[in-house]
Amino acid sequence: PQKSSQRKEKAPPEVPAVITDKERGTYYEKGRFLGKGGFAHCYELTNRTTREIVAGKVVPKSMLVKQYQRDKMAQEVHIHRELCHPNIVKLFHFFEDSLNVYITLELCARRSLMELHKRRKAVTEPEARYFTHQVVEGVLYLHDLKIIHRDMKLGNLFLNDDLVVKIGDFGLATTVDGDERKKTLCGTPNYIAPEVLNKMGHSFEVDIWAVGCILYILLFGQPPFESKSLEETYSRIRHNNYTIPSISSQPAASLIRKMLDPEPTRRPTAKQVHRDIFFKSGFMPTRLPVSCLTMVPKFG
Ligand SMILES: COc1cc(C(=O)NC2CCN(C)CC2)ccc1Nc1cc2c(cn1)c(C)nn2-c1cc(Cl)cc(CCC(N)=O)c1
Repeated sequence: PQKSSQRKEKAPPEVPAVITDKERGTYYEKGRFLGKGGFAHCYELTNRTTREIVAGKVVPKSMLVKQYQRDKMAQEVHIHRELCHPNIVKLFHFFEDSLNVYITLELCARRSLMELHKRRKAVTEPEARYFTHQVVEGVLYLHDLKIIHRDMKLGNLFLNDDLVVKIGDFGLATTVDGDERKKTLCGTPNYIAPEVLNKMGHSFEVDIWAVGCILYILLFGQPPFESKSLEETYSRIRHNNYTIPSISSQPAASLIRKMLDPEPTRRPTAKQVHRDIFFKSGFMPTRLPVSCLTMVPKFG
């Protein structure tokens, strides 16, 4: 028999055609379904007064029965609502009605790097430079605020109409006090670092590891530790068993090796990645045409 949460997850939430944020007296018209993740379903919501369209995450209260589930959601909102940066998805409001909890967020109309990756596989080095540089700017902002994202992955790297990258989904994020090493992580990051697998305590370096995986996928079209099974993947991560294709440029290979160092303290900080020669070793587009979502761009 299915676990109770799985059974409940199947039922889409009851969402009224007009959603009311009572506190602010704001009314949203529910638009098309955008997707789902965890307990949330996401819809386009149109503000009735301003006609602005936002991404609305809807979580049925029936899914937030256990205190730890409410606490996790409160932690996600508490961290995310304070953030303001061009490469971080903006969280606008958090409110509830009798049925659901709602979070309104910056709409990123071109979905995420996951869909671009599925369509293009490996992208050109200038595109990889362009996207990774923006991700690193966002990570630098978070780390300066003592926040670890802990679930950096292509599906959480959203794209707006100008193909600006925006880090979203702070469901696994946490704050660090002083030099503490985090001991627990409730959830399963996609690009999980070895120190998390070995439960050795982890910190900011786990985000650098994930950025290393993201740069690797953008350049070579598949994850560095990809395997048939999760156990095999975890074993390859533990043994740092990956190869960099010979087609790689030297600056790219060198930066990836540093970010995928099995020893967290040897990995570069976000600041050091931001200054790495890889970002100066070739053409860095200031913007990308939306044609990049489907085909190799012709740079002038
Ligand atoms: C117009 O903006 C979007 C469109 C679509 C889209 O076209 N989805 C289609 C809808 C139809 N079905 C059949 C295929 C996917 C998907 C996402 C959009 N934008 C969009 C979606 C957004 C956000 C910003 N902006 C944020 C922030 N959180 N979420 C969010 C939240 C959840 Cl719970 C689930 C998903 C889906 C997974 C994914 N990575 O797309 C996304």
